[in-house]
Amino acid sequence: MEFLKGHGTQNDFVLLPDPAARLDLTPARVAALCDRQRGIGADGVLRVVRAADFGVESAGEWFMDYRNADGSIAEMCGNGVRVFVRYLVDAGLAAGPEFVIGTRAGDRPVVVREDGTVTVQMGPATITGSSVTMVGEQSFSGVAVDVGNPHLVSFTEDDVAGLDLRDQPAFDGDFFPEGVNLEFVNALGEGHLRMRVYERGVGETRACGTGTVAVVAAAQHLAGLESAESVVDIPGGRVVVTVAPGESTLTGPAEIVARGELDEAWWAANG
Ligand SMILES: N[C@@H](CCC[C@H](N)C(=O)O)C(=O)O
Repeated sequence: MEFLKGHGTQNDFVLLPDPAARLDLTPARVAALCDRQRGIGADGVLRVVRAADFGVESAGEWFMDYRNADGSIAEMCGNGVRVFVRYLVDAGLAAGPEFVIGTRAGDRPVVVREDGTVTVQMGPATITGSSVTMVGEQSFSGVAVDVGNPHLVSFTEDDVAGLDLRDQPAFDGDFFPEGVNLEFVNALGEGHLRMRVYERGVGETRACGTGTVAVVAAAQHLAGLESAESVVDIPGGRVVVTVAPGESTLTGPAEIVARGELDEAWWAANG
């Protein structure tokens, strides 16, 4: 069984090419694959399936079946889409530079750029209210944003590098019954943000693409602007985000770093 390993701004993924959607991808197998000691190690799994064979409607041929490292399913992964696109293009499975990827959050048109970066049309980033989160004893107010998946964006004057994000920050489970991705942000200047994230179903990661869109949408909302463009620095690198009424884009790098064969006995034992 073929696998690949890739990352987008160091948000890393195991890719499983499974065009006919035949794999029995259980939560236990996803968690084992993502485990950094007993598996390959990753923040999530990207199963590459044909939309028609997976039984979903899409204008595109390929559907990204995304799973978090704990085995849970999430609607969307912005960094994952870029890595998914890089795989399809390198494997000759998509004729670039423009095509569409199906996701649980809907179709996502993409453009592969000459410098190797990928731009994803991320759909609407919708402000859904406000809530709070607690990192240890410290409370943060935040703007709730839906980018297909849920986010709470908290701006702070304190350097986010100083936050201890080893444990799950507390959040309002009534407001976010399906859980939430938590972003902590410093405004560095006009159109320049710095972010750390604690991802639902994963923990702290070095980047979250939907999270970067959420923080630019929250900044735009707080500034009372119609649209916004911003560079967002995350521990794993830098992306560029635009947000406008009903639409947003995410541009950043994507890399495939390895490929190999999963051991059949290991796969069977981890079912
Ligand atoms: N890393 C992703 C987001 C993955 C899903 C998220 N953990 C969730 O559960 O919603 C990204 O790059 O957007």
